[in-house]
Amino acid sequence: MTDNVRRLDLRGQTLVASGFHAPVRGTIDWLEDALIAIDEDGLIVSVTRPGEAEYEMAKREAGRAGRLATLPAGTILLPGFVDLHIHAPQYAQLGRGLDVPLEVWLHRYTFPLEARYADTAFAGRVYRRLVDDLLANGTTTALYFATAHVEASNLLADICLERGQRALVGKVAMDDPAGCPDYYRDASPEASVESTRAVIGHIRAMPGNAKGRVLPVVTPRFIPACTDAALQGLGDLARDCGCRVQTHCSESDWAHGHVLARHGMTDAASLDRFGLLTAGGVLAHSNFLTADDMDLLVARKAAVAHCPVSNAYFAGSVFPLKAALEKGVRVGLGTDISGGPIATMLDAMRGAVMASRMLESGVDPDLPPEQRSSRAGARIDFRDAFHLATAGGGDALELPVGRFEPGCHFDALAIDCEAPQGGIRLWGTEAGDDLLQTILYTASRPNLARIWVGGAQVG
Ligand SMILES: O=c1[nH]c(=O)c2nc[nH]c2[nH]1
Repeated sequence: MTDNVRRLDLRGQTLVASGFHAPVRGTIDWLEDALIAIDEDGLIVSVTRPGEAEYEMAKREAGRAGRLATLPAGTILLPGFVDLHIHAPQYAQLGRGLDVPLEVWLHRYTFPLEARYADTAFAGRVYRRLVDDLLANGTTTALYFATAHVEASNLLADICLERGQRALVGKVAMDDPAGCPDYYRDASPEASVESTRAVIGHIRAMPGNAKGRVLPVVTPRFIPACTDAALQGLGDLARDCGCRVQTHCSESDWAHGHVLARHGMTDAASLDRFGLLTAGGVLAHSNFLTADDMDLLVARKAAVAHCPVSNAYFAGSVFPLKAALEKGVRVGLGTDISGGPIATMLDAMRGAVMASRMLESGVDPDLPPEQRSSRAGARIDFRDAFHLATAGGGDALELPVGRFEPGCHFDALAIDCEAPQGGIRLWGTEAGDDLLQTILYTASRPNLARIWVGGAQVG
């Protein structure tokens, strides 16, 4: 089959589809035979349900104009997934080196690997594979850490645009000789700022990127890798360029303790001093946030990328997700490739539910149940996880994605519930939330039949 036959371009079309979205955390909205009108730019114009006055007329008119598309029976539409934390270069070590603490892992495995991206041929090979795999796994919006290299960071942005992924790409800033090896760091605080500025300029000037499908992000790696001068310069740059910021925050006892010892305050408080806590910005992990830190994030409209799978290896704790949500902190989910040895948001969702259940119950079987945990009510369920992986991620980034609503980009997945090689098995009784639950817990890559970003099929 040729690409033209196989691909279903929905720009300028009206789609008849049934599916789920979770615009509000905790509740699932089932769309049955809804008409989703999509404009030539891939934005949703209207969502009309059977029974609404204009439904039949709109369907007839779209049909008459040859602009009506229908998904095959057994197909369920979901919003595309938003992955809020990916280290693109670390795809080349996915599934390895997870048996040592964060500070050892960085120096033994991760910095030597990332240094290899001075070689743009190597970078291109890994990045093409990664972006294609993530799209095939349903990640329509990706927030990437690249490496400290300008050329390879530019290349990652080029590849995202070429492949059609909605992406935010940051050149990693890391200049502190006390925290970074000689062979892999920016030469000075000024070099951190200027190289970041160069990548911002490249991304904003990329031909074909006028509508900002790919966006730049100011990316100080984390406080232990940056001098105060670089942190200040990057905060100023983010303000001057109107860029989002991403970094790591209070991930492990070691990382959290480093900042307490060096700055006499938490990561969140310290990042804020440098102008690095901003609306649309994302702090990865944030396991050790205090109640005051959470209030600060709410005030600054900065979000957390909760990475439950990675946290099991490197954080030594479970992020208090429910407490953060109840305080009003914006939260989305991340795979944290390769701290998390997974490249699918399905596993991030499953991990988020599982981690929250363990936080609630506690884990030490030597303790009686009533003493095993101090976190009653910490659990989330699949409804919350689905929201966080879609609309929650969009809200964190302040991007109109993750929902089937007018004004949102049509970034979506068609789930083929009958794919023989896929994990989903239905028995004819599943409906409503139960059907969604089955999909989220059992879907695998063969079930992801089509992927659209901005109405164009990209996978
Ligand atoms: O999970 C992580 N992955 C990284 O690459 C990293 N760098 C700093 N802190 C980090 N945490």
